[in-house]
Amino acid sequence: MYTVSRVVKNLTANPASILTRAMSVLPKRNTEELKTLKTLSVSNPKPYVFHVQLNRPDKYNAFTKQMWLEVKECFENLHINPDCRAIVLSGAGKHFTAGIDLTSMMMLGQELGEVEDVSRKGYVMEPLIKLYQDSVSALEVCQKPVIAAVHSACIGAGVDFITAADIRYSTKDAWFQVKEVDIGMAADVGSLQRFPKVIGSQSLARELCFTGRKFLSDEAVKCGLVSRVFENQEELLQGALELAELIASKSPIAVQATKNNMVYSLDHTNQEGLDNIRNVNKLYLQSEDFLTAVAAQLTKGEKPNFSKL
Ligand SMILES: CC/C=C\C=C\CC(=O)SCCNC(=O)CCNC(=O)[C@H](O)C(C)(C)COP(=O)(O)OP(=O)(O)OC[C@H]1O[C@@H](n2cnc3c(N)ncnc32)[C@H](O)[C@@H]1OP(=O)(O)O
Repeated sequence: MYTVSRVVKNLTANPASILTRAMSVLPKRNTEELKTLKTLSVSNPKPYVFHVQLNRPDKYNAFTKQMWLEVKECFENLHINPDCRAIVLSGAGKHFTAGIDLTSMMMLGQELGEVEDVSRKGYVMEPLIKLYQDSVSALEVCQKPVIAAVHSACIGAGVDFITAADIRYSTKDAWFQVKEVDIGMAADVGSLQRFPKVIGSQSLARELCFTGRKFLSDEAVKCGLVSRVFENQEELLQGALELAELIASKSPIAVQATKNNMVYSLDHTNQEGLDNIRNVNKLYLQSEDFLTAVAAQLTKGEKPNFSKL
């Protein structure tokens, strides 16, 4: 029979098994699982740095249902993967992405055509759009900073996707298009929400969303969509990986709390943001990372190593 004193005695007598049991209820954090993804290629090129590459180069990395599902799965995994502290996101082949897969969209249209009642068609569409939204949002929900490395075309869903990333770098030849209006739809997986906040101009954001005008890397830098431009794809990837490596060398507690609070502060008042970080830091300022990092700064000693989360 469980009594309070017995439970307390057990807890204090065997802390390791308590931890093991507590950890066993957490979801899986398995890097191997990421290798089975079909539309993404995931690697771990430097300690604590992951490289996620959209990998349908023959289809210009156009987003199919499988890709939306796998993006979600991948970022949910990296969110809780202790071996990951920063992520680079790029596209394989000629373009970063041609947006949603138009062939799949046509097929979906045909399937919907078989359903007569309009509300039943809506019943099919709603969870699908939600899945696609959650897939893009997985980049933002993921606690680890995501650096999008964009080359050549980044169209439609691609813009939704990169505006959910934390940092955007591109090549000189990169170009962008909020193209949804051209296929007769309002963007519905994040561009209308995140893009104006990222570039900080409602006027320009609305112009680009209403017209679907293609814009190049120089304009993308000027408006703040992209923070750094590289000569070519090789230099882009090197620059993005170096940035990821630098971020990954910092305290994961500090970096992840910073991301959480910056995302939270996007749509909360300054006071709510301050309340949030105060509540977080009353715990995190007691972390070993804080002591280690402060000591390293004071002694100007070796770069500190932070233990896994
Ligand atoms: C719930 C909804 C959620 C999200 C919705 C998002 C909406 C969007 O993403 S809107 C944007 C949709 N995308 C497009 O309109 C892009 C269309 N493609 C192009 O503009 C061009 O192909 C290009 C990417 C600029 C590349 O041009 P180019 O290098 O000249 O190649 P092409 O000869 O045009 O294309 C080669 C080959 O690829 C096929 N393809 C290109 N884009 C797509 C796509 N998005 N989906 C499916 N297939 C695509 C193109 O048809 C060609 O196929 P072939 O079989 O070789 O003819």
